[in-house]
Amino acid sequence: MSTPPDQTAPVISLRDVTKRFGETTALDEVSLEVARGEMVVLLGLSGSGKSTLLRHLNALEQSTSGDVTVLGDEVSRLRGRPLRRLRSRVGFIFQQFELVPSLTVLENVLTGGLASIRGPRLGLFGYTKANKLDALGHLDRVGLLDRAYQRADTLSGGQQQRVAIARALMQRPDILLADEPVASLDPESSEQVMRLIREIAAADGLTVVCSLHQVDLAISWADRIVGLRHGAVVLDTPVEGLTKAEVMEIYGRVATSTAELEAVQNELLQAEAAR
Ligand SMILES: Nc1ncnc2c1ncn2[C@@H]1O[C@H](COP(=O)(O)OP(=O)(O)OP(=O)(O)O)[C@@H](O)[C@H]1O
Repeated sequence: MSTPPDQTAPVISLRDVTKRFGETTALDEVSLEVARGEMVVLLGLSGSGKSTLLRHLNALEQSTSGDVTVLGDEVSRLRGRPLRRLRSRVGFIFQQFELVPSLTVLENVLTGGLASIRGPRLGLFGYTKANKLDALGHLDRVGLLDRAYQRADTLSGGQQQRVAIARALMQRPDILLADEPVASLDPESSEQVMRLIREIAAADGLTVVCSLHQVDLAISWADRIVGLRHGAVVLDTPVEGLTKAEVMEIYGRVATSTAELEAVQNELLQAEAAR
């Protein structure tokens, strides 16, 4: 009889992970554990290593040294079917949505379940009724059921990202990775997308790791913030109860210059004055 998985074990665990690309150290001795159902935001400026870290979690990158364990498997050892099985349990959404623009919204969502479908597909005809009902159900969850038969490229950026979330849900993932999911969106759509990720994660018990560069969004939606700077973890803190001074301290750690920190501080003051 196989042993049941330990529900209290971390879903994601990195131990002393370093990743080098030639002379560049993209990740520098990163150690991190993420618990089941937790929503962790990786915060850092461009080039701080956020994407590289996320890409290690579904084996799109292999570490130079250190171990990455996801859902009980050491990722670097996986090949073939076990690797595909891990990837099917890890949904990924991207800054640029990565939809097929000329396909309908429904077809885009259906492609999220391709790993579990056999045989050739020809447009909508290759999918079963059950697949289509499943996809329509996910579209309903993200509030886009009425757009199912529209071409994906006729939707706004925020709507396209919601389609990408529905597509990821087709995999019935345990983990959702989101790489700067709102970087191309206006503030209102950004809030909507972050709220949706948060609500779906809570309802489905998903573990989420999401990279962002905006501290305010991280504080609004994360359970925990992990700050990266030059590939190293410079901060790892729960969000609940953070004070304004602590928020500024977070900015201080992820910012790379005093000028940048001052610009952020001015923005905060202006936002407060406008309230
Ligand atoms: N395939 C690669 N080859 C060479 N260098 C890379 C590669 N991928 C990332 N890097 C470098 O590693 C560092 C971390 O990059 P990464 O994309 O992880 O940062 P990031 O925080 O996600 O930035 P951004 O928000 O701009 O995507 C950068 O210096 C980047 O140039």
